[in-house]
Amino acid sequence: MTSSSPVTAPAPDGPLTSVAVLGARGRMGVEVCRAVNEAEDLELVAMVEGSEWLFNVADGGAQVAVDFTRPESVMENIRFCIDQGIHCVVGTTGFDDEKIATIREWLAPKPDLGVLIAPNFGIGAVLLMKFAAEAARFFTSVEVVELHHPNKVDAPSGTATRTAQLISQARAAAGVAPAPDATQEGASLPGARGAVVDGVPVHAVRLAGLVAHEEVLLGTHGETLTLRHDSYDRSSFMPGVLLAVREIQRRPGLTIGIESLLGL
Ligand SMILES: NC(=O)c1ccc[n+]([C@@H]2O[C@H](COP(=O)([O-])OP(=O)(O)OC[C@H]3O[C@@H](n4cnc5c(N)ncnc54)[C@H](O)[C@@H]3O)[C@@H](O)[C@H]2O)c1
Ligand SMILES: O=C(O)C1=N[C@H](C(=O)O)CCC1
Repeated sequence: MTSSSPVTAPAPDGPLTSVAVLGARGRMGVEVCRAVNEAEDLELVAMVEGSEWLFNVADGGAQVAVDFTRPESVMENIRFCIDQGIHCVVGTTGFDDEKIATIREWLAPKPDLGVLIAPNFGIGAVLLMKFAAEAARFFTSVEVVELHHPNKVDAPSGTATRTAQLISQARAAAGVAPAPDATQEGASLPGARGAVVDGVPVHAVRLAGLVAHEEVLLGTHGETLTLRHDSYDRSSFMPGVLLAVREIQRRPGLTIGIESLLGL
């Protein structure tokens, strides 16, 4: 008998879940369509590439929409799905507190509906964020370096932003002062010391040959700790995406990240 993890749970018996993919011809969308097609408990009912086809998502009877589009498109897509009573699993990045608050407002009159927004569906990346937050209070300095393919539209990455936020929250909760290095002091050129997210310096590398990678560097007296995660292939995000698609109908309201789905 083989053991199963929450990520690779076998498809439950029961009716198929109908899924729409928004951004279906993008780098992630193609991979999501493939993964949904291969899953025995899921049915791909709409592939949307451009907002003019959005009505297909409702006409096709989608129960769950998966969005990997663009930061400038995603809010309109979420609004549409909420209005239509369609659960949303969102991998698109670029959310700030204001956008999150707006989604909560949209969801308020729909108590049975779920929206899950995750900056990273890679299990290793989720663990990296957790380990970084856990380690942060033991170190004086902390910096985040994210490294991605050159066609990535946003910088810093959603994952790096979330990592910095979690580090900052963990330090504050432990009564540890923000890292002292989040300063532009000594920078003879703008950007030389990176950007600062919630008191944590974040550096973005764009390089041919890369997919999605992140390092968290932590330092204190005489020692450093380096945490690193590498997604070499977009298939690495699919177990997390499928887990979210399967779970979202049981999780009304707004969920950020897949940590709670993994029992973390
Ligand atoms: N959460 C994660 O694990 C994860 C992983 C990889 C990428 N991402 C994020 O997902 C997003 C997409 O990344 P990508 O590399 O696939 O980008 P991409 O540019 O390859 O794909 C985006 C696709 O969406 C389409 N699109 C734009 N607006 C649309 C709309 N309104 N309706 C339907 N389609 C629309 C574009 O034409 C394009 O084909 C980015 O924000 C990226 O940061 C998240
Ligand atoms: O390829 C991308 O674009 C990715 N975006 C996410 C981010 O911004 O964190 C996750 C990793 C891949």
